[in-house]
Amino acid sequence: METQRKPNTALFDVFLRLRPNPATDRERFLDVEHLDEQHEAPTRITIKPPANDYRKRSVEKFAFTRVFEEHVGQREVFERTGAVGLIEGVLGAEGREGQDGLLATLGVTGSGKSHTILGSRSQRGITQLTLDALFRHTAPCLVDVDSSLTVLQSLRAADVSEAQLFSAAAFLDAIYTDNYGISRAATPARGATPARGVTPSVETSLYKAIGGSRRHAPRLSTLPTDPPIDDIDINVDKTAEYAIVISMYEVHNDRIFDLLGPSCAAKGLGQQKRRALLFKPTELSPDRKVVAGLKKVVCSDLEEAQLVLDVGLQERRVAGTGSNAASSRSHGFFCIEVKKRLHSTRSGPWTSSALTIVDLAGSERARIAKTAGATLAEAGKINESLMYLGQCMQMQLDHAAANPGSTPNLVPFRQCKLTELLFSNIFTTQQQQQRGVSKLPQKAIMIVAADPLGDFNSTSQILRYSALAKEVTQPRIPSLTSTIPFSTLGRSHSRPATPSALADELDNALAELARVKADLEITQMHLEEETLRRQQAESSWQVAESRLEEVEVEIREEMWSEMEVKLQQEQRRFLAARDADLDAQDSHLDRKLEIMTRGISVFEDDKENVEGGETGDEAVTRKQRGSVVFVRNEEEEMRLADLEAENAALRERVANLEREREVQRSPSKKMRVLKSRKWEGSGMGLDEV
Ligand SMILES: Nc1ncnc2c1ncn2[C@@H]1O[C@H](COP(=O)(O)OP(=O)(O)OP(=O)(O)O)[C@@H](O)[C@H]1O
Repeated sequence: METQRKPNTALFDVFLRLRPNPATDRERFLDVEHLDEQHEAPTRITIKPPANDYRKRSVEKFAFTRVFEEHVGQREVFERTGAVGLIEGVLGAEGREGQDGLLATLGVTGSGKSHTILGSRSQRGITQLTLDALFRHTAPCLVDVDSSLTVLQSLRAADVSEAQLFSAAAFLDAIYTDNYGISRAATPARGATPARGVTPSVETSLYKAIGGSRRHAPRLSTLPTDPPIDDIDINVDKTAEYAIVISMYEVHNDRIFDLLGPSCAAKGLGQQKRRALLFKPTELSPDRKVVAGLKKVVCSDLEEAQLVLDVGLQERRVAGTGSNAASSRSHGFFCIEVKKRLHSTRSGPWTSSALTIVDLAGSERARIAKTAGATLAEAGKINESLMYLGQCMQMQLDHAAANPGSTPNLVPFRQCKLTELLFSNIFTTQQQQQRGVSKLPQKAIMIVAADPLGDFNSTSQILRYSALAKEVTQPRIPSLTSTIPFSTLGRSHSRPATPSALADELDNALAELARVKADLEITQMHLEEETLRRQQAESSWQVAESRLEEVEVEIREEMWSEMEVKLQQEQRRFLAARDADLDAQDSHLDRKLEIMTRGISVFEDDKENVEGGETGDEAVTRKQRGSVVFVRNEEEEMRLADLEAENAALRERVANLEREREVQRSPSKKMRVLKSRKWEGSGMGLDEV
């Protein structure tokens, strides 16, 4: 059994609303679990595949914040989903700014989304109930834009979305009186006289000038008032004054179109001529994306707001399909902006927070919806954007389960306009909020609509990605053969081979394929996230490694220079010792030589003098006059020979030492050099003796 619990730290509270279906010929596949008879609010449902399901799919259980069964009415849904809290959050507590809010419906086509959000001819939807609650409780604090142009201008100046702001009186006048002669005063819904004493002609002309007038359909004469909500209390900041501004747009084929702007239909232009708007940061809103260039209408009461809403809804794409006579072909966004400023500082700045109510188009299967041409292409885009929405919701829920309280990095909300509009500001604001730049939006409300007698495949697919928790009683491993229509395998089987049975099989196979594709894309997202983490880890590893190398080089260099210093010191010590040794030897030698030179007188030319005429006696006499008398006898001859030998040995040694100390010259060396020269050629005559 696979169980996946998702905690309540998700961005959404997810409610399931079941629509009543009077059909008696269909099998019910969805049951609500009533665990306890006294338990007022069921939260779990079980879906069982149809009895003829050849794939033998398992029974699945899903948990939601709350399940609203078929009998639950509009008011209970409004109250129990927490819409009241959302409104109070947008209004802001006393002395504080409001917080943005989002309420959206999701489901397959015909499951009751539009009914929940916009109601019917007799029943109001969440949008009308919200407007009622807002105007009912803020009435004493609302600014009067009809009597003061200054207020309207200050609201225009405070708007960051490059919007064109009009008063509702001017807007409605331009819409309904142009060419058709239906005056505001004559409209039963508005009473016999204009609501305000101020003629909005300038503003009306302004709206007409931008091509705003457009309506063929007469304005609503009666508006539903059920269910009443006058007993519901809403906290309002009594110290503030408010302005309520309405804007509407739709996302059609992944492009954004203003629903309160000029109507192409009225001008005889094709829908494709409509100018798409951009979702972007503006000069006054550089940190936040906004739908730029919308027409916005400042409403003074509920009636005006409902008429404006009706104008927008008439412009919204709706088409009859096999599943729904009035099927929404676009995702509708209804924005109720609450502008607030301190009552005492009337010229002070306006703060703004928005409650966005979204009626998503339903996912549909072409065969059931019997769509073709442009409607089929629209369905393709709708299904694609819902698949991306499913991915985002699933990833966000998974992330919230794994990392409570943190912002997911990789929710793929930029894949289409719908998810970008729904998520980009939530995630941007979360990141800005972590930096203290911005305030967090409120927890959003998602109402999943389902028809328990509707299409099992598409409903189960939506439940799978929107539920807060799911439980599968048996793991279901779709086999290849189970996803391929039997007919293509050429098997003989007991199934009737009627075209409708084959088409059913084909549909099932396609639904399974779509599910597997969605699973695959989610896995790819996870893979990308993991790859990114791995790359980050690898790059930090590389940084650490190169730092390590640098440190190693630094340490090596430091040790090397220390070693060099020590080596030089050792060298110097060694050389000094050697010099001292040599000096000692030199001085010993010098002393020896000195003694020897002092003790010996050399007669160099006795023979020559005798031969030159001096007699031997004269020579002896001359030598006797010298300090030393050199008498050559045998003993002396021997001693002289010894000395000569010793002298030769000493000279050789001196020459060796001289060579060794060639580089380092010291006084003693100089002396040795001089001496060796002296010995070799100074005329001391030892060589010749
Ligand atoms: N809770 C309900 N009570 C009574 N009728 C309902 C309820 N929910 C839906 N319906 C009816 O079911 C039909 C289809 O509902 P709706 O148009 O709201 O579906 P949807 O989900 O908006 O479809 P699509 O996505 O095609 O626009 C409508 O006729 C609507 O009045």
